[in-house]
Amino acid sequence: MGSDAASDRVLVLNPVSGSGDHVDEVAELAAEHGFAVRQTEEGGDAKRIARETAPDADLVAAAGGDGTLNAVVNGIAAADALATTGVAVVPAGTGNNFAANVGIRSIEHAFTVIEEGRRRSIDIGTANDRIFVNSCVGGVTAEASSETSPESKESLGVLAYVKNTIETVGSFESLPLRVKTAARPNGERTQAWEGDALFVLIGNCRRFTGARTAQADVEDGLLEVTIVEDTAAMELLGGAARERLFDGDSDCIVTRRTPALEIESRRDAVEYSLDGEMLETEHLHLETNASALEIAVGDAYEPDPDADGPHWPFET
Ligand SMILES: Nc1ncnc2c1ncn2[C@@H]1O[C@H](COP(=O)(O)OP(=O)(O)OP(=O)(O)O)[C@@H](O)[C@H]1O
Repeated sequence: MGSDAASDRVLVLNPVSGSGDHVDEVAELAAEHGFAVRQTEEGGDAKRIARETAPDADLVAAAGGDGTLNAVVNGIAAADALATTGVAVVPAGTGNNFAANVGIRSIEHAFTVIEEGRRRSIDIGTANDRIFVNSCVGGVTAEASSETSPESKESLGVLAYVKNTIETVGSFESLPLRVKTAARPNGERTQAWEGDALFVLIGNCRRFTGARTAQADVEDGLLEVTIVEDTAAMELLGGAARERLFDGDSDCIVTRRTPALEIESRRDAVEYSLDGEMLETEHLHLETNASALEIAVGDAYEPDPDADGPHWPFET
């Protein structure tokens, strides 16, 4: 499979994402819609293929989960082609959080969206020298992530990792962090937070608390930051209290909206998950790159998910 000739439309196909039974359907639909299909053979391939093909392609589609999309966007950025190459997402992963957040329901629906859907320019996040599209999560260990069952991942997405970690709280270490959020143009000043965190959750397209929707505003040039303080450990153990926590109705939650932030560990390196791909570092600089990615979106996608109500975070 695959072609070496330059093509306007390229589809990067991860054959092992999700349950791994999507290959034939994706390859068939991709060919029908004029895509040159390039299948990955090992980790790292998706980024490399995107980097090599992006300069000559109008559109690069990522068929896989959030990790595949992350790799494709990082590859296009490495080719310095984000301004000229659009992206499409074909959901064939376990969680498909990003696809759901931009209104794409299924593999077949993704191709309808490619042909007929709106194109939006959305923000991307950068974490040190890497890009994330959906979220950056610290405090959820790689082990917790790999132990999370596909069923749990499907219904809860990233929160499944959080839940899983909470349920194995005995082996869990809190993170002594210093977090500094940047000033905003509207006059909000730089804010600092220092303490022990259970989790630090940064959403670009994804939100974690106080949510009527799991989709964050991804065109506002801001990241949504949620810090779950360690004092929440006891609260997290009770089911009802846990629900309150993720409704944002808890004293142990710090929420901020910011274009940039610094997270510094006061002890060892911290493991962060960028759209499910791991990064270990003591110091993380995060910022948004506003309107940097052109993407095909489904009808259910809301440019401003808070348009009909109060804006996140909802606390006073
Ligand atoms: N051909 C391949 N063989 C083995 N691993 C691969 C291959 N292609 C990609 N990978 C690995 O797959 C991972 C990405 O998987 P991805 O996140 O897209 O799917 P998922 O984990 O099933 O879904 P989700 O992230 O939505 O839960 C990357 O870590 C990458 O290294």
